[in-house]
Amino acid sequence: MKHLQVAVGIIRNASKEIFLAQRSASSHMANMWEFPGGKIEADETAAQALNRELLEETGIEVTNAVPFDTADHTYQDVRVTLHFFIVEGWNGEPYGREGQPMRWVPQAELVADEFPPANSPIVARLLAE
Ligand SMILES: Nc1nc2c([nH]c(=O)n2[C@@H]2O[C@H](COP(=O)(O)OP(=O)(O)OP(=O)(O)O)[C@@H](O)[C@H]2O)c(=O)[nH]1
Ligand SMILES: [Mg+2]
Repeated sequence: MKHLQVAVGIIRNASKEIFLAQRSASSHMANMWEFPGGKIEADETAAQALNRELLEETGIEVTNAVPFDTADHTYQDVRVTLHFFIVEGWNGEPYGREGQPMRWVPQAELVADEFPPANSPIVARLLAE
């Protein structure tokens, strides 16, 4: 089975709100809400992939990202290892640069069921903070 390494950004502002984007109708885990990010290329570190993906997907230049956790999950068709970062410094204002819907959600109001199943432990940890 294919095994993807994925860099994911939990973009958090000074009001403790987190930036979420909606996955497209045609993607894996279609229409679910996610933390922006994407596949780590062979020649990249997780942090490098994070910076590239957040620029591509949200338009921001990351200036401060701290590793938070990893999560391993096997879906029907693919295995993923997600490398989560807390992003609290950036230049610009994040938006859905690929046209995807986005919203800011208070950290305490995240709902695990809105995310792909791999995110459950991470959302639980954010809710417990
Ligand atoms: N970005 C992101 N991907 C996640 C999350 N949770 C989760 O299971 N994934 C899974 O991680 C995998 C890779 O993420 P992705 O689809 O964003 O990768 P990408 O941006 O490189 O996609 P692309 O192939 O369209 O360029 C997908 O199978 C996706 O379902 C999450 O919170 N954020
Ligand atoms: Mg992506």
